[in-house]
Amino acid sequence: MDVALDDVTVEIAGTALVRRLNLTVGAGDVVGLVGPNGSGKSTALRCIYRALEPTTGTVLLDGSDIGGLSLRNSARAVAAVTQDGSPELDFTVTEIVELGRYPHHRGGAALGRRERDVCAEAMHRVGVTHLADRGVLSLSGGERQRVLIARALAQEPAVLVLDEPTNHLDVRHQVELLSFLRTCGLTVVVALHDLNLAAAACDRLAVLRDGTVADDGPPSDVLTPDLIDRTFGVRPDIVRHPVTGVPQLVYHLGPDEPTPGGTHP
Ligand SMILES: Nc1ncnc2c1ncn2[C@@H]1O[C@H](COP(=O)(O)OP(=O)(O)OP(=O)(O)O)[C@@H](O)[C@H]1O
Repeated sequence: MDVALDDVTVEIAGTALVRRLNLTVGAGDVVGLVGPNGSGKSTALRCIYRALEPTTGTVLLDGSDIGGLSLRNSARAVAAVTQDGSPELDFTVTEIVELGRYPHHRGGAALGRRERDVCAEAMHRVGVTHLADRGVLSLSGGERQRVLIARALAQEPAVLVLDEPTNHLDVRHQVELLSFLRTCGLTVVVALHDLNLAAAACDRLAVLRDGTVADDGPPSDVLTPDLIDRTFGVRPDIVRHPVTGVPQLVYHLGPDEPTPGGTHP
């Protein structure tokens, strides 16, 4: 299923949070939103998972206006892992993941065998099976984040929207999550601050500045020292990943930077 934001503007109290934003994500593609704090990444994602309605412009799923779908039907197509999705009640991990089945389920009937299998598979994919009976409030930040990803997968969406999903994850789980996003076959739109992870994981990067897409293309076209400087006000060196060839950024920390031998000058 493909997703498009067509000339989307979101205004709140007379201020445009995103303006005239255009983005297309082909079926099965992984597209990263990158950009400075406050550039509109979360706002754009909220329009896709319908936490916000564009003031003008349209979000399209396979060419149809998402606003024409019932919320239940759009939740069958689009799942989100958000920055503010942490549960406040101490449900068990299994109960939280089973909430992902809600858009597919009528009434309060118990989940059937297939539904429970979908949830078990989702927990397995993000490595939280061993936490199944734990109260979610007792989990670490990274464990909780993986539970929320499992809940999104249990939704069996065609489109997965993730807002900074690597927050709280240790490096192994960051790598596992981004490898999974590359191979899951879903249409993925993901906001990421780590440009090296974004370059490794995404087919394309859309660079947001001041609420609109300023650049859009494959990581090797987009991640240039000039663009990083223009966008973030820092000028890294760009090296190539020795195996994949994707660009990787090396930052300079200034006069106190450690020397190669590991001691400060
Ligand atoms: N409900 C709101 N009311 C007013 N302003 C808002 C609201 N939500 C977001 N903003 C503002 O809109 C701008 C874009 O915010 P948004 O969260 O989309 O940026 P972001 O690129 O995701 O930032 P970050 O990288 O810090 O997560 C920011 O200046 C933010 O302060």
